[in-house]
Amino acid sequence: MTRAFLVVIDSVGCGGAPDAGAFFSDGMPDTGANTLAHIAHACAAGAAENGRTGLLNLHNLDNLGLGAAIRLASGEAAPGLGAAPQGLWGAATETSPGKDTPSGHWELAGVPVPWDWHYFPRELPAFPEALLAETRSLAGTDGTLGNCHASGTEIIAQLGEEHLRTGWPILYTSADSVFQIAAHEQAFGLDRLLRLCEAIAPRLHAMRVGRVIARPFVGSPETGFARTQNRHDYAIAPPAPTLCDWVQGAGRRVQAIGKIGDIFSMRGIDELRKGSDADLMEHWVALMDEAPEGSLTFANFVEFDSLYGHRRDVAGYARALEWFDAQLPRVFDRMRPGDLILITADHGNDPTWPGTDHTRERVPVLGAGLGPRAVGLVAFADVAASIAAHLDVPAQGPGRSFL
Ligand SMILES: O=P(O)(O)O[C@H]1O[C@H](CO)[C@@H](O)[C@H]1O
Ligand SMILES: [Mn+2]
Ligand SMILES: [Mn+2]
Repeated sequence: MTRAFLVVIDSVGCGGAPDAGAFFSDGMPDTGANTLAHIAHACAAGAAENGRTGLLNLHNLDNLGLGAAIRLASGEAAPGLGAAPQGLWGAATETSPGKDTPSGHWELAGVPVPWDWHYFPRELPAFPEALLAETRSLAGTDGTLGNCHASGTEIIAQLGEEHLRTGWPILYTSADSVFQIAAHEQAFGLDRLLRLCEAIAPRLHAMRVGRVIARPFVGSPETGFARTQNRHDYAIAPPAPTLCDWVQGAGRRVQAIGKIGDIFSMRGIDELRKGSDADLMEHWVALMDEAPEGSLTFANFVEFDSLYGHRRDVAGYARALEWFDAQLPRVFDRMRPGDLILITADHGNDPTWPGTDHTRERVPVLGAGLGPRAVGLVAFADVAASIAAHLDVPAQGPGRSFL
């Protein structure tokens, strides 16, 4: 028997998307965006020295083939990376018409998005009056705040005080197909916020808006405001059975770590383990020992994206990558014969790029357990087909195994 571990490091793109020019961040086309290469260049230039220093040190990922994957995807060299690959290595191209988390994950799980998402315009208000009215009615408030495109941390800094004074929820969106509601955990109430998001979600899903995201925060004007771990995404369900369903349908077990439960609306998932990325690493290490034969473990590490990419924090992003890389030996040491680990990403979020949005990019595909193997440029859906082939489970959809 074999086991598979599919690990998405959220937003860790490697440039080179052929359709990058059709996607925009802050009104600028994503052409040339390259999360990994630009972080590596900033590190080499001494421009990412906060809490770390020097060249980007991703020794373990690079030994699998990270530097080679960046060069394959984008033609760019990444300073400090480029060792001779010892693992499975390649890069994947997305076809779904969205550079968001559900699009990326569903396609990695074998199901490209078959529809055009609805995006809210960059005008004020960004949301139609009927949607605002229904939100007011469900929230029991006379108004809503924000109603615009925004960064989630900036908008609570700007409007947190007014939110405490009025009791009105803060609504915002981004270049993604999202409707986000921020509210204070005590003053507004965490349960009330979650119920509001859950109640309004079907209306947004009917409009082909991918997610309603509850964004609870705490704090005061004196101390400042901070978001908590109680974020919850109410996502449209995947349009067809995904890798998780294929594996579960074959009588195997599927363990999810982190946001995977939300992204797949828990479909095809037997067990979910959550927490901060540090917690998620402990779950992954534990599952290297606990995952049964024949099972799939599917993880998402979100903090690269949420704490550093959207915040355009280059040093923070480099620190997070170096932390993740340094943890990998704990995982590798627990591998058994027949195990396959694939590490990939769902989109880019170049912290050197304008704005605060995701960037359209190819993603690295790195594997441990099968020895050196160059798989070249593949499709996102090929990741699902390959995991299915490794587990000897029937696959569906357009993906082709690269194993
Ligand atoms: O700025 P914050 O609130 O982190 O929002 C980001 O998180 C959303 C979901 O990933 C993205 O669409 C982007 O808007
Ligand atoms: Mn993502
Ligand atoms: Mn994001």
